Amino acid sequence: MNKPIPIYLFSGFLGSGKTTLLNQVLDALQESGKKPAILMNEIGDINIDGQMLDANVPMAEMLSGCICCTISGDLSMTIYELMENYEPDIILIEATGIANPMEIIHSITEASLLKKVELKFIVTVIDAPHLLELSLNNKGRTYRLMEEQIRCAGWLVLNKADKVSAHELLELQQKIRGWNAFAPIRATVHCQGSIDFLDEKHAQRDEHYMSEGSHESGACDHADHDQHADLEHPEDEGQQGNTHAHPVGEHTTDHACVSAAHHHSHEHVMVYTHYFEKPIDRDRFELLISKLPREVYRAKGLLRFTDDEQPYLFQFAYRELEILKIRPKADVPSVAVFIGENFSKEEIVAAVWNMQGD
Ligand SMILES: Nc1nc2c(ncn2[C@@H]2O[C@H](COP(=O)(O)OP(=O)(O)OP(=O)(O)O)[C@@H](O)[C@H]2O)c(=O)[nH]1
Repeated sequence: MNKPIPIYLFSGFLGSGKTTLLNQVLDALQESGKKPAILMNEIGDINIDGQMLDANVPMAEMLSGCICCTISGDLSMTIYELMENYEPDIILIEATGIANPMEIIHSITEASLLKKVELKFIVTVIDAPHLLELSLNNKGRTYRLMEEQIRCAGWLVLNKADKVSAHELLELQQKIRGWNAFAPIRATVHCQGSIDFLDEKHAQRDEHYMSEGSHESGACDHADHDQHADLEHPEDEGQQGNTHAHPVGEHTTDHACVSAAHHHSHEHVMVYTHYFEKPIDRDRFELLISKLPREVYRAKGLLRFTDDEQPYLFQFAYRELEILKIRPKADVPSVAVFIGENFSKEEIVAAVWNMQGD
C-alpha cells in the first residue's frame, strides 16, 4: 500500500523567516534525493518569495488571499493538482504570515479525502524581537495571532536571535513554553540548524493534528472566538491605475462565509501593491522606506534601479531593509507590496509617486 505523502505547514507572522527556513528545507531534501513540491500562499497578488526558491522545484501559488480563510476552499484542490501533476514525495506549504494554522488543518484534512496525504508538522517561525516588543504590552491582535500560531505548532523556530540579548531569548523561551508545552524550540539566526523536524525520529510527533479530536483536546485552544467582532475594517479604495489595495478578507466567497464563523485574527491587515513602469532611483527608494509609517510593518518586492539593469529583491521587516541582486525565475514586473495595519493607502501612494518624481 502506498504511504501517504507528508505535508509540512510553515506558519509564523509576517517577516519572521518562513521563506528563509523553506530554502534550507529544500536544500536538505534535495540533497537527500527527495522530490519536494511547494505551495506558496501570499496575501498580495504577486509571489515575491517564490523568486528566491529553486526554479526546479514544482510550485503552486495561491495569491490575493489567505488559505486559512478567504481562499481556503481552493487549498485541497491545489494540493490535489500538485500531486497529480508532479507526483512529489513531500509537500511544503508556506502560509501567509497572518494565517491561523488551525484553520488550514481543516482544508488539509479535506485534501486527504482526494489523495493520500498526512500533515506531518506545523512548523511555526517566531520573530524573536517582534514577539518581545509585543509581549511588553501583552495585548493586540498581532500578539494574539502569534500566540495561536505558537500554540498550534509541533515545532518552533525562535528566529532572529541575533536581535535580542541572551537574557531576552531565555524570557521568550519561557513565554513560548507557557503557550506550547510540547513542541521543541530551536533558537536560531536565519533559521540555521532548525530543520531536524525532517528527521524520521520526530516524524510521528504531529500525527494527532490530522484527527479532528485534537482540537478539543487543547492542542490549540482558541479561547477568544468572538475576537473578530471588534475589529475595524479599513475602507477598501479599490483599484486605481497601476495600484491595488485591499483589506485581507475582502474577497468573500461562500466558503469564507462559512469559515467566518471561526475566529479570524487578521481582518485588520491591509495590503497595497504598486507596480513600477520604469526603473527607480535607489537612494530615493531607500529614503521612502525609511519614512514609511510604523503601521506598515512589512514590505517586499522586485525592483529595477536606474543604475543597474539587473533586478533586485527587497525585503523590509520591522524597520530592517535588505536589498539583494537576484535572477528572477520568470519575467516578473517591478513591484512593491506594502503590508500593515490600518495605514493610509493615500499616504503610501503619494509617497511612491513622489519618489518616482511623477
Ligand atoms: N536579522 C535577521 N534577519 C533575518 C533572520 N532570518 C530572516 N531574516 C530576514 O528577515 C526578512 C524576512 O525573511 P523571510 O524569510 O522572507 O520571512 P517570511 O516569514 O517568509 O516573510 P513573509 O512571507 O512576508 O511572511 C528577510 O530580509 C530575511 O533576510 C535572522 O535570524 N536575523
